[in-house]
Amino acid sequence: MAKAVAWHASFTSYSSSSSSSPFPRNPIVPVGFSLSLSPRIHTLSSAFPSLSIKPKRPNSSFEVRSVAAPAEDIAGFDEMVSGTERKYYMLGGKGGVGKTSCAASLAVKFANNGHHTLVVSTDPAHSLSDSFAQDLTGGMLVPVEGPDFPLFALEINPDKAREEFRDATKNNGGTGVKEFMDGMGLGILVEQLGELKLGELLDTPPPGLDEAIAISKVMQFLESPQYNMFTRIVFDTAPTGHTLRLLSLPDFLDASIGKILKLRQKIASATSAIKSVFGQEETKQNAADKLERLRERMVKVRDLFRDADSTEFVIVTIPTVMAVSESSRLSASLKKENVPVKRLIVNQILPPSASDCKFCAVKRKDQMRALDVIQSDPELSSLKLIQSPLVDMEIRGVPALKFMGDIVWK
Ligand SMILES: Nc1ncnc2c1ncn2[C@@H]1O[C@H](COP(=O)(O)OP(=O)(O)OP(=O)(O)O)[C@@H](O)[C@H]1O
Repeated sequence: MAKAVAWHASFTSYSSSSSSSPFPRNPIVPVGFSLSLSPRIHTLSSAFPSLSIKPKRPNSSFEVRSVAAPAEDIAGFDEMVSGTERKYYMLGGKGGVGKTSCAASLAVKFANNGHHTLVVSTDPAHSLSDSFAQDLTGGMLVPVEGPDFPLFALEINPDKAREEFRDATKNNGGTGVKEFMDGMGLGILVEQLGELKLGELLDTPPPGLDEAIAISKVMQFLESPQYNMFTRIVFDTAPTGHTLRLLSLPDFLDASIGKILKLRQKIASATSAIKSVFGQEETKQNAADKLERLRERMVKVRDLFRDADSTEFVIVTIPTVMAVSESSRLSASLKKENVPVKRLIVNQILPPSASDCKFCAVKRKDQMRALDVIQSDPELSSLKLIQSPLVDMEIRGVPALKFMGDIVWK
């Protein structure tokens, strides 16, 4: 179990020359803040020479003076960053615990360590744009400026992805077949065939289908050669419920699409004889082909989720008994789905209270109790525990994410 490290970081002043809109179109808001750290670090007796990072952009008025603890192998970052084979990191957990901040800070750290990195949000309630203080909307890859190596971000828009699938099937699931079959008095078959229209499946999607389509869209990106350069891909997933459905959905989709295709096959072969007489080409086949492609992609997604060599799910939580209990259930579910889990981040830990703040002392005692629960939890105690301190300002913009990454991902 990693030694507890607690930092007390206070941002002495924070001003940003932001434009009127919350997300200026220019790649990054020059963030003006200076950071003075007075670390109360349990495991270090003396501060370390402060590092000052020269601002990348001459007009940005920030200077970050941070005192870095020696590179203790707390998160096992050396293992995470080593090698040029592509690796995927999915961060998930209860709502509001800091998933996006941890995912974005990990992506910045990978990029600053030489990896072409893509950070993807599959959470319909995206907050990557907030975290990077940059407009990342639109469902396409957006370059993030600031890190040493290319870092791109993508906020997947499940509704948009779903629209694309629905339009594709509507065009191919044309009514040509329906009129023809009606004309042959085989309307009943069309009803059955009609019930299997992919569009309807998407109209009332089972929970998590959005996520699966979103991830399959990411696979689309990643399969195309122009994105081969990414060697680290970080997923900022939705809160626990969505994520669990997402992880179990490829199986569901594989099975259900498999059934749909089998049924279509039966109906199609029953009617192909008639059509061959009338020379009607099979328009339904295109929809079936799309279903087959979706099914194949889901199988790839499922295999990706379970590949211990290239994928890892990092659970993010906060030090409360409720959040720890939910994390334990999430860990058990991930294990059931054979999804590799090795690390647990406990975020927003209060530093020991220097003043006689009674509230702080009680709160921290409560947090320590939650940490004890982790130690005794059969699911969580085997994970590498990463403790992330509560800093007293929001983590927004690349400099702040770099600061958080230097504390958490060591
Ligand atoms: N260690 C920390 N210290 C201080 N603030 C933090 C820390 N971690 C996260 N925050 C802040 O907490 C808020 C929520 O963080 P974040 O959006 O990363 O959580 P999330 O789990 O992704 O939330 P959601 O479930 O809503 O997507 C943000 O304002 C973020 O800046």
